[in-house]
Order: sequence, then C-alpha cells, then structure tokens
Amino acid sequence: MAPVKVRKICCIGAGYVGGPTCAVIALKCPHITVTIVDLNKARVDAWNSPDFDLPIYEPGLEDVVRQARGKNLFFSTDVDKGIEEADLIFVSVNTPTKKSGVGAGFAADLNYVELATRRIAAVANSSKIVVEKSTVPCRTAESMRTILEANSKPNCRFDILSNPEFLAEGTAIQDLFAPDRVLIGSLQTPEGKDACEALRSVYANWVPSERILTVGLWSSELSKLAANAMLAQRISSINALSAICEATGANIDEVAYAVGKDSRVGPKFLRASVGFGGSCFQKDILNLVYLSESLHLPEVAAYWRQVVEMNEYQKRRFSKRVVDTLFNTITGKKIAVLGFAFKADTGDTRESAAITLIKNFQAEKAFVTIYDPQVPHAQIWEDLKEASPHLTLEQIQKQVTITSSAVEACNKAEAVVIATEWKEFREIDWQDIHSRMSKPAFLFDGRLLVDAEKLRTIGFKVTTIGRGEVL
Ligand SMILES: NC(=O)C1=CN([C@@H]2O[C@H](COP(=O)(O)OP(=O)(O)OC[C@H]3O[C@@H](n4cnc5c(N)ncnc54)[C@H](O)[C@@H]3O)[C@@H](O)[C@H]2O)C=CC1
Ligand SMILES: O=C(O)[C@H]1O[C@H](OP(=O)(O)OP(=O)(O)OC[C@H]2O[C@@H](n3ccc(=O)[nH]c3=O)[C@H](O)[C@@H]2O)[C@H](O)[C@@H](O)[C@@H]1O
Repeated sequence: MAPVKVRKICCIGAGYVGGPTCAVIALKCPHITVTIVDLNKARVDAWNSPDFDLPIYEPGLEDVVRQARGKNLFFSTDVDKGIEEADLIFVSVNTPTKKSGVGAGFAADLNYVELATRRIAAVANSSKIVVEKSTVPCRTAESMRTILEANSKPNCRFDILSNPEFLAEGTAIQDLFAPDRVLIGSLQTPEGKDACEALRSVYANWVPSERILTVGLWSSELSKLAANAMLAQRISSINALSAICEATGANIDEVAYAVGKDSRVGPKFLRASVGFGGSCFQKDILNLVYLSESLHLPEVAAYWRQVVEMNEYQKRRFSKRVVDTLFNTITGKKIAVLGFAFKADTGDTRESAAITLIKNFQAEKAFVTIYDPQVPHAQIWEDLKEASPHLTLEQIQKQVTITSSAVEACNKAEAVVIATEWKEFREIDWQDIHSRMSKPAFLFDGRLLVDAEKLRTIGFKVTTIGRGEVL
C-alpha cells in the first residue's frame, strides 16, 4: 500500500499548540484543507473573530491566520465533522498534571487525550492517521491504538504517529517556519512507515528533509519529555550557580558567558532568572519523575525531581532577598511587580514565577501593584485567586492593584521587582520612575534585564539575580 496523500487535516484542540501549528501547516500547504476544532466555543469564536482578535498573543500569528483563514484554514466547534472529513488528525489537547487520584501532582492527566481518541473511534467511517501532538507519557500511543481498534468500524484502520511539538511561546511562528527539527515517531511496520511518510510529506512542503527525523514511536514520545527536562535542567543549573554568585561576588552573566563559550555546552538557555515558568517544563518533568517511579527507578526520579525543587528554591530565595533588602520587612510597603506573563512576548501566565512572588509578598502583608503589557486583568485576578484559594477576591483586591502602565505601578512604590523580561521595561524612563518612588528606591531585577550600573547612578538601590554585593 502506498502512503496516503494527505488532503484534509483536522486538529483537535485550538490552543497554544494546535492553533499556531496547524495555521502554519495551512499557510505552507495551500493544497491541504486544515480544520481546527475545539469544544471551547469562546476560543473558536475568537479564532474566527472578524477583526482577528485571536485567543492567544503570539508575534506573527495574526499575519499567518489572515493569509489562510477562510481559504484552506477553518476553525469550528463541530468536532465530529472535522474528524469525519479528515484523513489525518492531530490530537493537540491539553495534558495537565493530575490533580487527584493515582499519581496526583505528578502524572499527566490523559483524560482529554482519551476523550478525543474515543470521539475519533466513534465518529470515523474511514481510515485515519491519528497523530499525537500533545505531550504524553511514553507508550500513550499504545493506549490510543487499543481504544481505536476496540471501537473501530469495519474497513477503518488507524495508524498512530507521535509528532511532539517543540515550539516555544513568543517565538512560535518562527519556530514553526524554521524548526530545528520535526520529529515523527511510528511503528516500524510497513503500515507505520507509510503513515510516517504521509506526515513527512506534509512537513516537506517547507522543512528541509534533513530536519525531519523519523524514529520509533516510544523514542519520539520520550524525546519530547527528555528535551523539556534537559532545557529546564540547564536553567536550574544556572540558577543554582546564581546563588553561589550572590554569595561570592561572582557575576552569573560572566559565568554563563564563560561556560557557554565551550562549544560542547553552547550559549543558549543559560540565563539566570527568578525561575522558569510556563505550562510545560514543570508538568513534563513531573511526568518524567512519575514515569521513572513507575518503572522502579527511584534514583532517576530523584535526579529529575531536583530540577523542579531548585526552581521552587529560586523563587523562594528571590522573594526572601526582597524582604531582607527592605530592612527585613515589607509589611505595609508598596511593591511594584513589572511583568506577570511567564516570559516576554506571550500573554500566557501558566506557572509564571510572578504568581509565586506576588503570593509571597501578599503573605508578608505588602501592597502589590502589577503591570503587564499583555496579560488581561481578568486573567491576573483568576491566577491570584487560584494561588490563594483561602482568600476571597475582595480580600485579594485590598492588597493588590493592577495598573495600565509601569509608571502607574511604580508610583510611590518602595520597590520595583522585574518579573518578566519585557523589552519595554528596559526602555522605561527610569529617571522618571525614580522621581516618583519612595526613597530609598529599591529595584530587584529578576531577569538580568536592566543596566544596573546606570540605574545606580540615577539613585536606585539595585539588586540583580546572580550578582552579589561583594566587589
Ligand atoms: N503551550 C506550549 O507552548 C506547548 C504545549 N505542548 C503540549 O501541547 C498540548 C496542548 O497544549 P496547549 O495548546 O498549550 O493547551 P491548551 O490548553 O492551550 O489547548 C488545548 C485545547 O484543547 C481543547 N480540548 C480538550 N479536549 C478536547 C476535546 N475532546 N475535543 C476538542 N477540543 C478539546 C481545549 O478546549 C483547549 O482549547 C499539551 O500536551 C502540551 O503539553 C507542546 C509544546 C509547546
Ligand atoms: O513543551 C513546551 O511547552 C515548550 O516548552 C518550552 O517553551 P516555553 O515554555 O514556551 O518557553 P521557554 O522559552 O522555553 O521558557 C520557559 C521558561 O524558562 C525561562 N527561561 C528560559 C531560558 C533561560 O535561559 N532562562 C529562563 O529562565 C523563561 O523565562 C520561561 O519562564 C520549550 O522551550 C519548547 O521547546 C517546548 O516546546
């Protein structure tokens, strides 16, 4: 049997991955019709909004959607129709950490993947290639195949592929246009290899062939967890070193530069910070920890768990440094937090370090003002409410204010804390901010963003992650 020629793609899940990924496929493959379906009507409506008020903020995304939407790119809540018409289906639903039951706090919640898979089995009247796009534990494809085969109609065959996504938020479009690699995992059977070739030929429309890697199913699934775990491990390593720098007078920027110059290490992903956030690093490492424990590999589990523990330590350590520097108390003091997103160029706040910092400042009874250029105010309130379930929104709002500009947030503040590396914070008129703040005016740079020396000449007392006072 020759590989299927893909003409219609359905993507289940119109989120941060499904939306951008399949919008780019539509743009790069005008001969393929791409329908992205989701149960969340508000999200689908936003993707379809006449003025392109899309549900996620991602540089370059609007341009891609403008070019393809209505031509060969469609967004719909009609999941069944999308499944029925497609010859290849991406499953790009959320796989959060389980909140209860076996493996709570560690294992991936595969309920959404299972429900989507069951829907495919129930609706499909013809053979489909089903592609795991979501990040899943090793061997999830086997469970999907069991569900599909047990429920399929006669003459329907399902081939399962793993095609994990490596895009990073904020650079999603450039990552999708020019990926370091596209990874496709398949069973090494003739049918599995044919399915793999069908998907490979979709990417081959714009990705050079040497960047499309084809491997076994289980290797593909594990490679995704491994990639995120190793990236997060680099950040925890540099953050662990930042604590040593602060205690010794070494400078973490200089250390990272010197270490990264070794071509075996490389310069990327060595930026010390208040801690990594985002929806995936912590979730995927905990998933790896759970997998290791399930495989009776406790030492392996402990090794990866430490990456997450170091991240928690970094956030605690930074919060404490703020309190210590402000004469051991921030009770009743006004702290301006600049940035709420988990990184710059995204409106996503999932697992953002800012949430933990603000919670810690609230516990110390400080007054907190927050400014972020992209995150909607309602999202900030929702996150703060979730972080402190014992408090009502009214109680939180007695201590926390959200502002519409950095200047407003810093007005009469005792201290400014930079929690996200938004470019606009580097370009702020710091002289003006200084003149509006209580004195001495403290600034805590959790992102190595600003020119500390310059700010000191203005009069700020600057504390930077990974830099001690010792000269
Ligand atoms: N956010 C990121 O940057 C990256 C995420 N990933 C992985 O991709 C997967 C998706 O992540 P996100 O897009 O961030 O999640 P998301 O939460 O933004 O989007 C998932 C969407 O799936 C929809 N959905 C869930 N069950 C459904 C069903 N049965 N039928 C139709 N729609 C359904 C939800 O309504 C939601 O809109 C996760 O496994 C994640 O680990 C991988 C790489 C990057
Ligand atoms: O599976 C996923 O969800 C994705 O997770 C990360 O992407 P993302 O979380 O969007 O963003 P990153 O740029 O990796 O940043 C993650 C966190 O680490 C922090 N970070 C990053 C780099 C660094 O040097 N230092 C540092 O503190 C960022 O500020 C951010 O809070 C990976 O980079 C992607 O390859 C992967 O596809």
